[in-house]
Amino acid sequence: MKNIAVVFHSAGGTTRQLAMALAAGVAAMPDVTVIQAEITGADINAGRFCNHKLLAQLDSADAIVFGSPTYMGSVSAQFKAFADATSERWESQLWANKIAAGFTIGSNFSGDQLHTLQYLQILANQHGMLWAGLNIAGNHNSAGLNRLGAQSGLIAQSADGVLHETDLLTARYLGQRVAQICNRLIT
Ligand SMILES: Cc1cc2nc3c(=O)[nH]c(=O)nc-3n(C[C@H](O)[C@H](O)[C@H](O)COP(=O)(O)O)c2cc1C
Repeated sequence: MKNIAVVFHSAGGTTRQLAMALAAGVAAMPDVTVIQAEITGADINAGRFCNHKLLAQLDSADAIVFGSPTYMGSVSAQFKAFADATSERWESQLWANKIAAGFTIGSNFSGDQLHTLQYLQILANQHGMLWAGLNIAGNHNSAGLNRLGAQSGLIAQSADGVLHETDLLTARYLGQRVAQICNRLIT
């Protein structure tokens, strides 16, 4: 059984909805379990992420999917505090060879969400993880998945807090894909 973790921050709930859809996609696949690990303000003390239990949960995951809203063209401060706290794992490359993927949402169609995804990918690469993007050509899928066309991961958009159905379906698909890759690559 492979363990897949979805770690995310969400202030307004839209990133959380994506995380839940992604986790449902994982759960629909065989031979995997999924945990959702939400980063909250209570995890941060004097600017430092202190939820060591959450970090320990991620240590035992075969794959970690990172999710953050796009705030001012990058991850939220709360997600960055979490990322900084993973540096203790970086030193020993404790997360090396885990599968990684990422997702983000912004209120604009081109609100620099790609930079957030690229940051998440760099975080994964710093840990020696193996990044899985989307294998759906933007706007060439009959179901309309990957409507915004990013292939580094999932970019979603909502101006009013209501998720676009195809963004939720793409999140679900990304969860399924991570599960498939885990089952194929991890023995
Ligand atoms: C401080 C702040 C900065 C933001 N910066 C961006 C941005 O750079 N690009 C963008 O498209 N949306 C931006 N937004 C909009 C959020 O990304 C959007 O509302 C998102 O759905 C919030 O996710 P959440 O509901 O999980 O908190 C920003 C919102 C806030 C509060």
